[in-house]
Order: sequence, then structure tokens, then C-alpha cells
Amino acid sequence: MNKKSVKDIDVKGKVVFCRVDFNVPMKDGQVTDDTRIRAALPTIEYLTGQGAKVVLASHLGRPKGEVVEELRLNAVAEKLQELSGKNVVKTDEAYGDTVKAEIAKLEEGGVLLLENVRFYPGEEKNDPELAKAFADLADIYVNDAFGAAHRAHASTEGIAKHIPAVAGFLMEKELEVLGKALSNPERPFTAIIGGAKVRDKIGVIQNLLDKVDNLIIGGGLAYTFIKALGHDVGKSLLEEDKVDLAKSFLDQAKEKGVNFYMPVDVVVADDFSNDANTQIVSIDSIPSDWEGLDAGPKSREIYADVIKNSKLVIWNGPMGVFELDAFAGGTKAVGEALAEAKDTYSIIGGGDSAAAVEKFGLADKMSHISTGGGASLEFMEGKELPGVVALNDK
Ligand SMILES: Nc1ncnc2c1ncn2[C@@H]1O[C@H](COP(=O)(O)OP(=O)(O)O)[C@@H](O)[C@H]1O
Ligand SMILES: O=C(OP(=O)(O)O)[C@H](O)COP(=O)(O)O
Repeated sequence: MNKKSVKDIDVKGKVVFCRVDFNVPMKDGQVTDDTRIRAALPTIEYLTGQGAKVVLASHLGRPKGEVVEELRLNAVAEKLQELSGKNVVKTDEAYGDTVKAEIAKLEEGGVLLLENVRFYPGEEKNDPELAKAFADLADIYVNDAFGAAHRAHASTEGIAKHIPAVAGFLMEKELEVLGKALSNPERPFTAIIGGAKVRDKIGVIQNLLDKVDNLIIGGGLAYTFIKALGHDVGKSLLEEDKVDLAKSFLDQAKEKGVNFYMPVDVVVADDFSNDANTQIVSIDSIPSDWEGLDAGPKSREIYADVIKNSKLVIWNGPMGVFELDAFAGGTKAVGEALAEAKDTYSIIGGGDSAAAVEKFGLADKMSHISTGGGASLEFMEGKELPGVVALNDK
């Protein structure tokens, strides 16, 4: 990497604004998967060990510039305290005089976690004033939030214009591992794209079609493609205005010789809950008031077969609503197929996908679990990540 890292600067006694991606899955106010917090520990431990005063910043969810009580970072601070064994001061704001006063009280090696940076409208707009307000808190900026590196926001990009800006260890490691695997990919190369962020992910497919041999579409993303084939999707997740785009991807895959796989059958439910009535239906028979929440058994078999015959697989986004046991089967099947495919290099990307393999006890069987979903996809597309570009060159 041609960017400076924490090792290239002296941080002793300095206030370091360290952007991390603590956008972790939560339920009932508790952190349900701490992968992203654990992944940031090496940088935090290095900085504190060097005598820096560490000010951590993260987003959680998509509060859209407003305070959303459930998206405060208090539970994350507690989890960090437990995992790091260090006292973590938590502020209820992310900049300003109160925060400055708390930072002034920090000792060398102390850790403070700011409030969710997305409570401020300026964060996602990359407002220069907010970026300056963040920079005013610290002497040095460290970006260790690989999962948010594809976002040009005030705390991931704007701030780097004001103070020395370097990469953390997680950022470095992700770029190195992904760079190695994806610069000259082993073939057959398969991408599996699922999850719920349809708008984010559908655009990525265009570039993937020039890179991969096989493309598997699953999860909530699949229904826009099922619709593109002319089928009704009932109450399933659907981006109506992306149906034509999905249609064009189906055509392009044919032209480019990419094998395109999507579900042939799905598990539909009459309610978004574990107690819902469910049926397995072919994709041309989704009942109008039911929603598709998982891949069906035939689809799982097809996916497993493709995985078994691939040398490199990048998987981003669960195949169904795996958080509910009734709809976890498709995601589990893909995880198990990857775990069994010993000659296949498997890269898992995304907060929820990482949580899924962790939940099924398969995490140690994957070649690399990336903390970034969208970020790893954009990296794979060959796009420059704004959070990386903004850092100081070596
Ligand atoms: N068919 C579906 N309908 C609705 N939500 C789905 C469906 N399949 C998967 N999901 C949801 O997608 C979410 C993860 O999506 P996303 O954020 O795109 O993945 P990642 O964090 O791995 O990048 C999970 O919470 C899962 O419940
Ligand atoms: O969870 C994240 O992305 P991911 O779901 O693609 O892994 C990152 O924290 C970025 O979050 P965002 O997609 O709301 O900007």
C-alpha cells in the first residue's frame, strides 16, 4: 500500500481521531455480533500502547442525520470495554466543547468513543464544517474503518484534509488480502451477492459481469431479478425502478458468457417472523400476499454445486433472513458449501454475512472474512475507495 500507516508516525501523547466501523448487528439494545469490534482491536491496542489518547468514531445503522435513541453507541462502548479490558469513556455527542472537555481529561493510553457520527446531517453529506469540527478534536487521523471506506463522508474522507491522515492495521490488512486475491483471480471465479441493500448492490453487478465466471444472486436482491423475468414477487423486497436494469444484466450475462444463477425456488412466508406459515414455491408461483424470505432447497443445491467447482468465491450478503431460524437454511447451505470446498479460496464480505458465518460456527473455515461488504465489492470492481484515497501517501 502506498499510504502511510500508524507505524509511520509518532503518536505518543497525541490525540488520535480513529475512525472505526462499529456498525455491528444489534438486537434489543445488545450487540449480537462483535466481529467488527474485535477486528479493530489491533489498531486500538497499538495506539494506546504507544501512549496516544484514542478518540474512536463510528456510525451505526442509517439514522439519516437525526438522533435515533436505539442507534446510540452505548452498548458498543460496553462491548469494546469488555473486549479490550480498557475503560472506555463514551460521549453523547461527536464534536464540540463538551467532547473537547472529555478528551482533555484523557490520559495517555486512554480510550473515548464518540456518539454515532450519522446523527449529524453533515456526516453523509461530507460537510466541510463537520469535517473541520472532527479534525479540531485531534492531532492525527487514523482510518481503520475498511467497511465504510467506500463512503466519502465527513469522518471517513473530509477530516483527512485537515490533519495528518494514516491507515490503521485493519485497513491495511483488508487491502492487502483482497488485493492479492482479486488482482489476478483464480478461476472459476464466483461472486455471490445477496442481502437487503438492493440499491447499493445492484450497481456493482455491472462491473462484476466483466470479472467473474459465475454470478449467484440471492437474498432480498433476487426478487428484483425474479420480477425482471416477468414473475410476481408478492410482498417480497423489490426495487421496482431497478427491474429494467436487472433485465439488462440478465441479457449482458448471456452476451459475456457469465453463468448467471438466481433462485429457482424460494421459501415464502405470510409474516416476517419465526412463527409465520411458510411454503416452498417455484419462483413463478409466489402468492400475492406472501413474501420470499429464503432460498428454496433446489436453489441451495445449485448454489452448492457452483461453489464446489469454483477456485475463488467472494460472498456478500445473506441468502435469506438468517437472523430468523425459519429462514436461515439458504445462508447456512452456502456457508457449509464454502466450508467443505477445501480448494476454494473464500472471501466473506459484509457485517451481516460475517455475522451469519459466525452464527453457524463456520467462521474459521473461511479463507478471509472481510469487515466490508459494499467496500470489498467496490474494491473488487476496481474502484478507488474515497476513505483510502484521502490518506497521506508514503
Ligand atoms: N429475502 C429477503 N428479504 C428481506 N431481507 C433479507 C432477505 N434476504 C436477506 N435479507 C436481509 O439482508 C440483511 C443483510 O443485508 P446487507 O446489509 O445487504 O448484507 P451485508 O451486511 O452482509 O452486506 C440481513 O439482515 C437479512 O435478514
Ligand atoms: O455495514 C456496512 O456495509 P456492508 O453492509 O456493505 O458491510 C458499513 O458499515 C457501511 O454502512 P452503510 O452501507 O450504511 O454506509
